[in-house]
Amino acid sequence: MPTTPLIAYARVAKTFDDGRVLAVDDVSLDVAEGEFLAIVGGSGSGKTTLLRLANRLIEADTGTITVEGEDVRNVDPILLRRRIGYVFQSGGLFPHLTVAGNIGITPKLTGTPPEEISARVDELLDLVRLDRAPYRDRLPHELSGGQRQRVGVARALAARPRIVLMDEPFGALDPLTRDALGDDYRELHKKLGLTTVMITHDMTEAILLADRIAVMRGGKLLAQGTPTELSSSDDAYVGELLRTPRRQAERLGVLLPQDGAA
Ligand SMILES: Nc1ncnc2c1ncn2[C@@H]1O[C@H](COP(=O)(O)OP(=O)(O)OP(=O)(O)O)[C@@H](O)[C@H]1O
Repeated sequence: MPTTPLIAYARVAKTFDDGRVLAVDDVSLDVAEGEFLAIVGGSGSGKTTLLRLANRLIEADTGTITVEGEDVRNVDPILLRRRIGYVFQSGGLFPHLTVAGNIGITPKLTGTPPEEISARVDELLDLVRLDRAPYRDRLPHELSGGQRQRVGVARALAARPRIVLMDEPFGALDPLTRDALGDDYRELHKKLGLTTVMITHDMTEAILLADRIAVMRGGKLLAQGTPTELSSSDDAYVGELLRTPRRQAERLGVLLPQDGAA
């Protein structure tokens, strides 16, 4: 028996500027429980708008969005956002709060006792692989970009959400850090049984991390499927997006022999 999707968009549209900008255009998309979905597309294609419609940071004009089976219009937006972890592009940390203060903000808002918050912060620091002692009391500007993103992930997980939304979380990092964080997050996704929707510009990252990929262009959902399914799409833009990772893989296969010492 098919299970109910954890997030379901049904014919959703959103315009800005009195209807002049059609940011999301008649999108229907299901995200299954436990799935890791990447949303890929160029700048301005509607990715962030689509993501933020799910936790009502943006309200849809038409169509229906359900989260855990409930129409989001019937759920208090604040409570909805506490149920859904959100990771911002550049960490989105509160600059005046320490690492512990940032990670513990949601438990604090929900009235969790301080000693429980403290234990949860330690647990989350372990989970995102940041050493407790040196980092707990630092301010965000005293961290590297990668460390800030680890804190951002820990904060998103603090209220034990089943769903995590990530807006280009690793985009601003150097390739090694990006790779390590991506792999670590993928592990967390699996270990915690999360359902993740992640925006990325980078088709290679999407192929490596996600179970399924949704391709956006001009507000429309052009294609969706596993990397294998996408590779048989006859859409020219999807083909163009897949060409770069394909070409890179071929060239790397030639330029980087497998049996090197490095
Ligand atoms: N608050 C807003 N007011 C007016 N227009 C908006 C607003 N938010 C988004 N838009 C417009 O909606 C369209 C989709 O924007 P969106 O941010 O969803 O794209 P995106 O794919 O996430 O882009 P990027 O990859 O650059 O972040 C763009 O044309 C953008 O200018």
